[in-house]
Amino acid sequence: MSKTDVKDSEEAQEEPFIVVENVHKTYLLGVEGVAALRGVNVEIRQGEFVMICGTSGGGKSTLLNIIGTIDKPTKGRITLCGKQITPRTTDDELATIRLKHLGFVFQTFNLLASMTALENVELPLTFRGYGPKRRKEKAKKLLEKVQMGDRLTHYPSMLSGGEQQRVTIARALANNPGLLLLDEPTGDLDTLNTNNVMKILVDLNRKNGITLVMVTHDMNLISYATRTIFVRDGKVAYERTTKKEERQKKIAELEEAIRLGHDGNKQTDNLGVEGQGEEMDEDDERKQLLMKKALAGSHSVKKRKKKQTQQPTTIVTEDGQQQIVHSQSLIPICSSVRTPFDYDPVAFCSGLTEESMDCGYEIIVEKKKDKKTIFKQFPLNDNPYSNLRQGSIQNANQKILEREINDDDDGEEESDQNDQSSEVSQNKYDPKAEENPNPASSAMADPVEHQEPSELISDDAKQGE
Ligand SMILES: Nc1ncnc2c1ncn2[C@@H]1O[C@H](COP(=O)(O)OP(=O)(O)OP(=O)(O)O)[C@@H](O)[C@H]1O
Repeated sequence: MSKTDVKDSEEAQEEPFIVVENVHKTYLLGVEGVAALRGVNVEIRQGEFVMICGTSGGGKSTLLNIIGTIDKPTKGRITLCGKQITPRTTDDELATIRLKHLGFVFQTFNLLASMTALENVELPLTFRGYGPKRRKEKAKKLLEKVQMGDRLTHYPSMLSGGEQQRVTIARALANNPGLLLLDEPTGDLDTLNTNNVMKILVDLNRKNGITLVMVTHDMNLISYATRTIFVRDGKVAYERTTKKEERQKKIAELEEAIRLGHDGNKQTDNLGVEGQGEEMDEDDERKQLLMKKALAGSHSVKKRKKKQTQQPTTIVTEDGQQQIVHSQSLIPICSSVRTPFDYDPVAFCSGLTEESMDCGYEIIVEKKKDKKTIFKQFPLNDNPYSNLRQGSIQNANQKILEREINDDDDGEEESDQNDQSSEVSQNKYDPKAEENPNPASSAMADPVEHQEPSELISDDAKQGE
């Protein structure tokens, strides 16, 4: 079941490609059983784009995981690429099927934090025995396919949610899968990013003939699918086939929305983030997107808005030169960088400025007591913050955010943070302690959960003082 020559999913093959027959799944919780699926029958043909919708807890993800052989049915049968999967199919056999034929995309991007976008996409190719040169070339092409060709050396923490999801899609395509399984791939994305991701998915389905099965809660998306399966209480409640004209219209609207978005005609959103007016280049657009995301995702909207109105800041570079930086251009980006200081409005922020993006540097900015701002720049590939475990960073951010919310008095806040900044400089960064190739598991079991953000700062940051 490798990628086929099907040109349009509306011409999906008649032969069922995935057959789910009377599948039951019961999870054992202690002595009790939780019936997640209770006799599901589904057939999916090659070249279809099927969405799975339904009530929360209805069994959507369980069904997707069983189709993807991540989970085994308690009872019933799956046929996938002509091979029957039963409760007796061995893990090795399942792993081989997954490696050869399936691609997965989840709501949480599951990219490895210590690897660049390119390296993340190269990873499955390594498992398939590609040599370094071929691997890089292919990974680059895949990233270009998802419009991420200009972010090859970015670490996940430097990418917006939509960009991370596009890297995940590129990675999922590395094995030339015939079937892409997606669990809420747009669940964490705003409208613009959702549009971009949906356009990529629709193209993969229509132009490359990849079969897609996608779980979503978003009923706005179902017209992109050729068919939607509604799951309730562990059973298929009903199915809906999208009319060809409806789908074409929806895709045409999507393409138009993306075109308008890229032209910069939709510049004001309901969060009050104003656009630049007429023409925006790609970087402006990216910053605005990040700003919108930062405001949407933060409890401290008021403070962020206040910061947004700040005047340009004079910063002093390490060689003593003065530079003017529009703090506006730093703030949205620092929230995407996810350093331990993301939410700290005064003491530290970190980000990519317009200039730093051009020259490939990430900049750590520190505001001092006397309001002078000093910054230190790290090459994108050699930023000690990139090696911080994602779990630690998130926890650190959370702590700062909580402190910020609890701290209503700006004056007190500033002095607190100034105290903190001097405390910070006494701590050392220990890359070994922080290195962890599996950010997903680190986020779950984080041994430094109670560590203060200041403990995560490198010695390098001190040099800016
Ligand atoms: N590993 C597990 N152990 C025990 N129960 C589970 C497990 N995974 C899922 N369940 C239960 O099975 C049922 C179906 O879960 P599932 O995640 O498939 O639902 P869903 O439709 O995807 O829900 P949601 O839309 O909220 O993500 C739920 O009652 C859930 O609590």
